Amino acid sequence: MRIGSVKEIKAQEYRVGLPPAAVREAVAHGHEVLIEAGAGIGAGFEDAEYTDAGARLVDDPAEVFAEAEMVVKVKEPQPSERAQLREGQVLFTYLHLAPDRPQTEDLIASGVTAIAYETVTDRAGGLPLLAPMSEVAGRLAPQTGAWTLQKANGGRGVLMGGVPGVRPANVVIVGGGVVGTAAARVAVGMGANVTVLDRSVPRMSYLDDIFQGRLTTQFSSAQAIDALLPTADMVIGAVLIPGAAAPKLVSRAQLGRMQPGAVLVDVAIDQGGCFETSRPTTHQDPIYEVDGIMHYCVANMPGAVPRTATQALSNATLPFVLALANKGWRQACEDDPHLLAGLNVHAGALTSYPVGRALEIDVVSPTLALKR
Ligand SMILES: NC(=O)C1=CN([C@@H]2O[C@H](COP(=O)(O)OP(=O)(O)OC[C@H]3O[C@@H](n4cnc5c(N)ncnc54)[C@H](O)[C@@H]3O)[C@@H](O)[C@H]2O)C=CC1
Ligand SMILES: CC(=O)C(=O)O
Ligand SMILES: [Mg+2]
Repeated sequence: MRIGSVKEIKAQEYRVGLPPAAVREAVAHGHEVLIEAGAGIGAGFEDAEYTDAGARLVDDPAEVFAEAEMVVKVKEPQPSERAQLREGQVLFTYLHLAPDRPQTEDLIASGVTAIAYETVTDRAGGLPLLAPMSEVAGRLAPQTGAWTLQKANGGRGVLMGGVPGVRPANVVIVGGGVVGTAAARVAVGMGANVTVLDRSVPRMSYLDDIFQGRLTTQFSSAQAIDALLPTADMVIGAVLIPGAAAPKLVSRAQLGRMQPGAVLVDVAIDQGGCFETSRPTTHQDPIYEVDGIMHYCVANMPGAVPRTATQALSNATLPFVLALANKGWRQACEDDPHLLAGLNVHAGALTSYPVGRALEIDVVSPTLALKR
């Protein structure tokens, strides 16, 4: 198969879909790989490393979109990229369609076969292609939140770990999955007083077990969140209902119950955000204030550490890239229901029920789509 990857054009996104190590493996499996020149520079991968790995470099991304049978990216295709997708082509990347009607409509209109990293599943009920970036974003969340808490950035001037005689920051993490656990690990390490809320009792048992009393778990109800807001210095939004728009767990009115300069870090912003006042921001301009509360809502947080993040992402995607290339998307999805769970759009139809519900668009079942 002819596989292609381009330089990401989303603001301040320096990750790349295929690092040289992945190119080498694809080439070893007999595939041809086209890479836009400079695609890996932001993550520290030189063009020469790509040619050494067997890639053909092209200057114009349009050549990649025109020639590749499968395009492997990181971020959802931007409007100019969507215009170049076509029927019979596979797009393998993060999509986050539920909060994004324009992208969903463009992908359907293009006829492309779009497989979303974030809805591919595994046998344990996890999301193996979201998890590596959730590990990264989760670890970043307390770090960027701590920076936002600094007075000069609009925060209330509280140090995460406090100092002897002065209490540490109160950090509330809503959602104790991969992001929430990674965020808890760093926030606990920084010395903060951490509470994690989840609706899954087994998940809270797991957290209770691994953190050995260094954090508090609490069942996530509207009442529990409301009670924690007045003393929270930082609230990290880390909930997920796979494929669906994030539930709104803190309303604008509730900001009035918080301390001025407290910080909301909405990691779930890529699924629409779990705070009513969240809107996507960029690494260039990451924070804003609403009613005295600072918001950090960068939708591609791992883009801040592209070298680590590219390698972590590719470690997880490579087996699927190879399966798709070796067998073709249809056979690969027929053989692996977990990969089929990633199919969001095919041949002019939406194939994801959570996205269909969020956007009120008719859905063709993924199993039926395999036959189209
Ligand atoms: N902004 C960014 O750059 C990035 C964002 N993300 C996003 O972070 C979010 C979380 O991802 P993961 O941790 O991998 O998901 P996950 O599935 O591992 O964890 C989500 C957790 O939320 C819990 N949950 C669901 N509803 C809840 C509620 N009402 N209250 C409390 N907990 C609730 C679930 O029980 C689960 O434990 C997703 O939206 C994901 O797309 C992930 C990586 C990067
Ligand atoms: C998960 C995701 O959207 C990201 O890593 O940017
Ligand atoms: Mg994202």
